[in-house]
Amino acid sequence: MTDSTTDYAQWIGRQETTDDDLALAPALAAAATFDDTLTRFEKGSALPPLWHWFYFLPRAPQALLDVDGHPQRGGFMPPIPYPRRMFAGARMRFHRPLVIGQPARREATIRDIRQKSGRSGSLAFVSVVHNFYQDGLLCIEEEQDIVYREPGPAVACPRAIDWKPVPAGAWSRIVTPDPRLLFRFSALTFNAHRIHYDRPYATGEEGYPGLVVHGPLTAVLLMELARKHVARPVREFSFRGLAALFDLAPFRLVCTVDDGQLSLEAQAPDGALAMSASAELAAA
Ligand SMILES: C/C(=C\C(=O)SCCNC(=O)CCNC(=O)[C@H](O)C(C)(C)COP(=O)(O)OP(=O)(O)OC[C@H]1O[C@@H](n2cnc3c(N)ncnc32)[C@H](O)[C@@H]1OP(=O)(O)O)C(=O)O
Repeated sequence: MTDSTTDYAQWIGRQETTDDDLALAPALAAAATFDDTLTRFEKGSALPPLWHWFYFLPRAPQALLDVDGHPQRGGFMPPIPYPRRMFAGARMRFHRPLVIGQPARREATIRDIRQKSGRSGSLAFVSVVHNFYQDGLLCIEEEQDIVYREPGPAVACPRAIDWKPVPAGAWSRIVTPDPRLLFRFSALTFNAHRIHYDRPYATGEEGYPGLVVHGPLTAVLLMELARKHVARPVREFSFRGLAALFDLAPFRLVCTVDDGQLSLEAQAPDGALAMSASAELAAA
């Protein structure tokens, strides 16, 4: 990292605890966003996998937001000097579902900070562990990879091609990531990161060709595709974002199932693998 005066190691182990009542309203807003008109959500319902992201929202005062819209670094997150933050991936294990309408707690810990050299330039990865509890019981363990990227050349706009046919038996969906969907997801997660809604900032300051699709949004859409077809609970889920998706063209989700294992991917308009994910289902 270019700031040689800061000892980032002192951030490892830093913790933050957030309590939330798991109100019904965010689940209803999420159901609307993901066109789930069939599930009846009420107090006492289990939250679908990944919907915990719509709770435990950031609480930084407006005055403490950075220029990119995230809470200023140097508090819980280390003061990495690279300007472009991205959600790179996550791994999680679901022990029991969180239940709507009952208090819950999230304990976040900085696990690791690593400098890497990528094809796109210097990268600093911060891995953050989130443990979620309800009634004193561990419900979800999650480890997120947040990456900070040094300034670099503008990212090219992907050229749309015809996708390859979907494998036999796979489930698929074409998603049109328009600003209404991105706005609703930013609102659900109270995420003020400007790359998702402020086009002049996303293109002019961070060098993207359009608004950037949230990595967690793509992950939720993949999980929702699976949830539509599979009744068995998900035990484990992991994903890695490999190329950014933009609001400029539709992308495709594909899910195949093999003996309790789901393989999922989001394919960019140019056919590139934008997100790779896998899930393990609970025993039948
Ligand atoms: C919410 C939110 C923000 C967002 O949602 S941003 C939008 C969602 N995220 C993305 O679109 C990220 C898509 N991924 C990328 O653009 C690239 O993968 C990335 C992160 C820029 C890295 O690309 P590079 O080509 O520079 O990297 P390399 O493939 O050369 O790999 C270099 C080393 O880094 C490791 N690595 C690469 N990608 C990931 C990843 N996604 N997760 C973890 N690690 C990754 C790779 O393994 C190499 O490691 P070595 O140990 O082998 O050197 C919000 O801000 O809240």
